[in-house]
Amino acid sequence: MKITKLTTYRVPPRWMLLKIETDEGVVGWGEPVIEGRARTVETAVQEMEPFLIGQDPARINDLWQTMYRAGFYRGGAILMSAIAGIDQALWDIKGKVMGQPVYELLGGLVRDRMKMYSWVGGDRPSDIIEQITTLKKGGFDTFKMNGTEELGMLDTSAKVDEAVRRVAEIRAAFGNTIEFGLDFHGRVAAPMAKVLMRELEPFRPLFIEEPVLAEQAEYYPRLAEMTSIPIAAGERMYSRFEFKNVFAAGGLSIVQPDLSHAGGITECLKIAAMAEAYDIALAPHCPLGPVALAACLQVDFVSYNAVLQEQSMGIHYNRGGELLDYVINKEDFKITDGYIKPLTKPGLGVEVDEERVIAASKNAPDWRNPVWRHADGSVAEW
Ligand SMILES: O=C(O)C(=O)C[C@@H](O)[C@H](O)CO
Ligand SMILES: [Mg+2]
Repeated sequence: MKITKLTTYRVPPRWMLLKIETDEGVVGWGEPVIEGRARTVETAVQEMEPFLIGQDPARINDLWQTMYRAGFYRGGAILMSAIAGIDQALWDIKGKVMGQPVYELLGGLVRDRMKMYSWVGGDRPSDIIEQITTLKKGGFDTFKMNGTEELGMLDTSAKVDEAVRRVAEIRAAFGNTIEFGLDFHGRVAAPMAKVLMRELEPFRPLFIEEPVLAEQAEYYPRLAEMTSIPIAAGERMYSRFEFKNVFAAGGLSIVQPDLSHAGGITECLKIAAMAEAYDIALAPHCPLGPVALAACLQVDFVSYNAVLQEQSMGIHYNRGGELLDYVINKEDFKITDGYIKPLTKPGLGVEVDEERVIAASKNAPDWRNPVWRHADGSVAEW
């Protein structure tokens, strides 16, 4: 079998889907994208196409290593996202050729269902109690929200109290009938991370995500020394070569690689296995589309340390497109009592509605995250 064509489709709300065709008619789908840089990743995929055309899609490991190593420069958000989407599509092809879901090709199920969580609250966390109440009726009991709005490197007690009040209200409303992670989203600098984490400790958030920016990962062990709240991170790290230093330094309790940013299934499987060796839980990051989520689930169902899976249904980014808009087998993505069952169809387990994708790609927006500013006019971490 040979790869004959790669086609990228940028689609609302902010995703990009990749179709890889072969000379035997088997087609694989991937989701190579960096939110806000879809066109850049699209170009990176197109630059890899001349190498891939004519290759045997079954040789995923060789294609992965060659895409990673043969260009001399390697790693980073753009190249690893391009490789990620191509890798996902190659595993989709392999599964379809073998007539098996990817998890069967990776040694079979390690669990019968996977725990999911849902975002609440939006960019500027609000209406959280109402949103949790609604989603709780739908069976979710685990949530994630932004921990703060923009925050200065040094900020006021009022800002700290505002963040703590929001969390106190959640616990007052729901007690321990729900769990919630707080995403600091890189908005919090190290000086304020210590203050916030100390004040939030009594409310026992399930985890605090990106307590500081990924480039400040040396703070994870120091923060972990001062708090019992599990520290989670990973969406802005792109290969096992980045994660190895973080794992070895300690402090990380939950690793959150993004299957569409960190090299795809081939790489995230390795990251998951490395994390397990350090007793670190796996909770893949996935605020993206259905192909990315399907790839996450294929890794979750073969990874013992997988504990939680993010999904983007109802997320505040999905304006103009929702998770299942481009999926034919919507019923397979049903979440019951906060859990999802394995995707059992061959390949990634998602049947892409190609007509819908092509139609939607005709007017795909160039999504960009907002640029926030502090009161003094300096740019704020979003
Ligand atoms: O889902 C998360 O954990 C996020 O932090 C969302 C962020 O990754 C946005 O997708 C960036 O555009
Ligand atoms: Mg996050």
